[in-house]
Amino acid sequence: MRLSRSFLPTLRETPSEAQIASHRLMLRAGLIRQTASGIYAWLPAGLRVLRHIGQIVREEQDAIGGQEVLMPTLQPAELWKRSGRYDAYGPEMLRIRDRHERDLLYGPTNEEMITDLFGQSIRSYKELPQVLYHIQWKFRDEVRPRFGVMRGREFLMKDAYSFDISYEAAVDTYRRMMLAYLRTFQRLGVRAVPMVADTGPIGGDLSHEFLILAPTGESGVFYDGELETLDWLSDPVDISDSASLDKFFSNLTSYYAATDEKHEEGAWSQVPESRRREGRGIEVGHIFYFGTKYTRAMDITVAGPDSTPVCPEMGSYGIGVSRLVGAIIEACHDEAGIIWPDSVAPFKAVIINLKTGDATCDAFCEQLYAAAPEQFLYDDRTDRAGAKFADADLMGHPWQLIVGPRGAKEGKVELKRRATGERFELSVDEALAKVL
Ligand SMILES: Nc1ncnc2c1ncn2[C@@H]1O[C@H](COS(=O)(=O)NC(=O)[C@@H](N)CS)[C@@H](O)[C@H]1O
Repeated sequence: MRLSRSFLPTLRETPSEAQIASHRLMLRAGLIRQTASGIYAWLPAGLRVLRHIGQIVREEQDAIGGQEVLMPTLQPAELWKRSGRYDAYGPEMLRIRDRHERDLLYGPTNEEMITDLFGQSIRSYKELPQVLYHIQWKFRDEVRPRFGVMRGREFLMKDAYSFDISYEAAVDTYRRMMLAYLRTFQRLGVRAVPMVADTGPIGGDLSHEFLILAPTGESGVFYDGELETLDWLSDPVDISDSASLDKFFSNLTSYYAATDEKHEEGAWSQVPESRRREGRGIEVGHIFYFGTKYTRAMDITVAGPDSTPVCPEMGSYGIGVSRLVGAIIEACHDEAGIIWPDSVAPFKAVIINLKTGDATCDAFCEQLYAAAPEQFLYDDRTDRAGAKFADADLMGHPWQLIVGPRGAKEGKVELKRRATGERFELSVDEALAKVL
């Protein structure tokens, strides 16, 4: 994308309404704009990040047998009346009446809808397990939206729902999802630590939440630092084998990790001093096992092995896709701006032309840009160098390809790594090999 013709409105000054770094930087780097309290428009660069996160989430859901669907944002109230949550859910639910006076709602979550869709079609235990997920906008009328997309009212969530024939099978599914989450967050370039959690309005008695360490996190966290060193992408778990899943889960839960609500000083004292981590965490994912809470309430059964009707065992598994954009920035920024992990950055590199209008510089930059125009942001503006450098550091692309008149004459480009500040003098081919 050419910056001179893009809709990427960076701001010099810090917007007064933003209280935390990620909110400030998302506004200043031109990623979002607020349209109403807790509701945001995603501008081109911000939407690219959202899509990159969504793609990684999809791949890891598919890797454990998830099937992607897309359910509507608007739901009929009677679904929630069948489960008994219509009144219980409270003022967070946005209730809507259509022209025919029918009661609808803007879905805050989709347990009822997916259970109803499942029940219409799946008849036998032989068709289980089913893991169905979508990435869809949710609405929760938060009484105090704040911190930008971190606590919005309309937000993007991946929510998955599982159906199994037995408790044991449902526990295996829960553990597969645990592994998928650990791999997802690792690929996103952050470390989200799983901690035993409360189940709240979703229900059930087995739940973990995933927290990214950040000073602005809403939860107090205590955990064994060893958890941040484990490489889940190379962990040789056989997800089709219960014993292998059990070994993975036992190993994971052998490390101490608890939010302040669940913290136990006794167990904490067993963690070697050097490995104790304390701080604040941002919840970016939350998974639940809640058995037959919804299938029983909505009378959804399948024919069991002996043909008698059985209520499938369920779980639901959420990831805050839009919240993650803010959470990643909270974990990855410095005083100059955002430092995007390579996997989610809007663009792989920004090409900085230090002398727009100079024929040699322009030609050299066009040659670089032509290599991957969809992966590069080309700063072809006539602004002075200092302003371009400041914007490049603010927007946070992993690489900066800096082209000046001298280098262009010698066929050399200066490559800067945003995260470390490291600089390299390279030929076009060497630079492209490093960046793409
Ligand atoms: N107001 C909000 N703004 C942004 N993200 C949110 C908000 N509320 C929840 N989330 C994100 O959505 C994730 C899942 O939300 S949840 O309530 O914990 N779980 C569910 O709704 C279950 N139905 C999971 S399928 C949370 O971990 C959080 O990352």
